[in-house]
Amino acid sequence: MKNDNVIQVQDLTKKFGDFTAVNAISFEVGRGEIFGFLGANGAGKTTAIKMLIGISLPSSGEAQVAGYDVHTKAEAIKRNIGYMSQKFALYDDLTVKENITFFGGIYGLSKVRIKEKSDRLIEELGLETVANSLVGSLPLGWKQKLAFSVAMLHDPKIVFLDEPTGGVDPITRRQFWEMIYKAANSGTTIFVTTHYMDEAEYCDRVSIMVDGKIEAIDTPKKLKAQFKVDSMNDVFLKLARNIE
Ligand SMILES: Nc1ncnc2c1ncn2[C@@H]1O[C@H](COP(=O)(O)OP(=O)(O)OP(=O)(O)O)[C@@H](O)[C@H]1O
Repeated sequence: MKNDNVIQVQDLTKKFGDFTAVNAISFEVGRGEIFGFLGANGAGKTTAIKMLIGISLPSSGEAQVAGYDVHTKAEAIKRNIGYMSQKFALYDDLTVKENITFFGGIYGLSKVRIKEKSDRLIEELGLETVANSLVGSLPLGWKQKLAFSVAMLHDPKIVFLDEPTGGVDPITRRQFWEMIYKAANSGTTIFVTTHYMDEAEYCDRVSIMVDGKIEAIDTPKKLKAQFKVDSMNDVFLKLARNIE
């Protein structure tokens, strides 16, 4: 793959019958970049992510993720990425330690490595007192932080976060973003969707999808200048919701 891009997308398209859910999108994401992937409900974000993580084949167009072609190397992509969403994260009926062990196994880590990672992670997240509690009993914010750490267990090149902070308070979201920054600083690429516009401000670059197309893509600062507004919320309203 040329330069330092870990995601390269060219005219990526997904059709369901006559309906085009993702319409010839093109962009690239660099190593260690925090890339915000925004759009109103139904804009096509999840459909695009599914193609990028190798669980849905494009109708046309190209994408390389972590150096692998989505058409032919989906298994290699899955080994090199992490994924977390609001809808799927951890198993509520397993304990904190059991979740870590379970996912570590899925990611192919050795028992020794899982034990090391598990001990370190529990300490870093301050979860010592609840290590043997069921994840379902934890506050949502703790679950999300744990789910993010679990998605990073196998040191993926890229982690895809689909609305990772849904439903939690701003302080907990801010703490979650500190984890994101730390991961990005150590070279992991973060590809994140969110409906919270304060979070869009935290991204290095943001793309905004409208009806299957990417209508804008740039740094938050440049997008605000381009649309002559003071906040990403206003950029989003102007573009994604077409409000003047
Ligand atoms: N398997 C499918 N078959 C037919 N249409 C689909 C399918 N999956 C998604 N769509 C349609 O594609 C469009 C984009 O959906 P998608 O879930 O990608 O949007 P989104 O931007 O992720 O929205 P949200 O923020 O609500 O998750 C929607 O109109 C949806 O109904």
